[in-house]
Amino acid sequence: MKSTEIWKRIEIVGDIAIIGIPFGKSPEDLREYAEEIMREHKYVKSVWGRYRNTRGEYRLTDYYHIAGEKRSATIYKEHGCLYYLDFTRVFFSQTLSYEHLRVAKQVKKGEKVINLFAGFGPFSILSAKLGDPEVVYSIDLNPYAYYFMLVNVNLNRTYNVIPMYGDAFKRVYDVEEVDRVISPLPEKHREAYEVARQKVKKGGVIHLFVEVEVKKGQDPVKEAMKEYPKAFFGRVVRSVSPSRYHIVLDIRE
Ligand SMILES: C[S@@+](CC[C@H](N)C(=O)[O-])C[C@H]1O[C@@H](n2cnc3c(N)ncnc32)[C@H](O)[C@@H]1O
Repeated sequence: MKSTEIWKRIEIVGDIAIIGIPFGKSPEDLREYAEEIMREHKYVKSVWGRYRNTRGEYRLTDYYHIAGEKRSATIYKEHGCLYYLDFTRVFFSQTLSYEHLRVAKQVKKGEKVINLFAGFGPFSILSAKLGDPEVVYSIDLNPYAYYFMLVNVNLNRTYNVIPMYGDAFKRVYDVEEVDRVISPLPEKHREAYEVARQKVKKGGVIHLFVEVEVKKGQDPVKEAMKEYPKAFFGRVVRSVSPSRYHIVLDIRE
């Protein structure tokens, strides 16, 4: 494998480098590159290989430690916010960075917001910073996500974000009606939409992440919009396989 192909697969997260493990390679094949990264970039203290999977309810990815300190917790910077996180214990994807900003920019002063699947807090905390909402109820089922969210609320001084631990499909009934619901769990979009529409005020907005299966030649955004006719915007977030996509829809109720 050419070294340029490896360099394209490297992500820097705080002081840690993560290399996407190429298909058919083992993480040990990447050791030479990992050591080269550490030699050339002195601020990189640890190098990990990332498998392509996302598993379980917490949507975790498997990683393999290749070189440097055996540490997977770090401080990650995104759109001017700081996030303490351990990528082996919480869902983490830089692919969502664009969506964090796109959604946060729509949040208005004084709004009430629910984030059903908040993770370590990137949608909620950036929304609180940019939009000055009254409150962002932020739920997650993974105790580590809840823990990192608490830390991140403090790190960013966004005390209008309220971390809530538990199953969003139950905890959502503990909070009031809101102006906006953020629902970033594409695999459960139908169930999530059902609870979101019960909690959003008339005229409010739901940012619904959807998984769609398409046939050759079909437009995944159009297919997703067919199922949710109240959607006024849609875009592809990522392709999961040649026929399966994650789409985000903005829906006005
Ligand atoms: C795709 S991740 C999104 C995380 C975060 N919003 C981000 O942008 O990084 C989905 C999150 O939903 C959480 N989750 C899955 N099922 C849940 C449920 N029933 N109730 C609450 N959280 C849940 C997972 O633990 C995970 O953190």
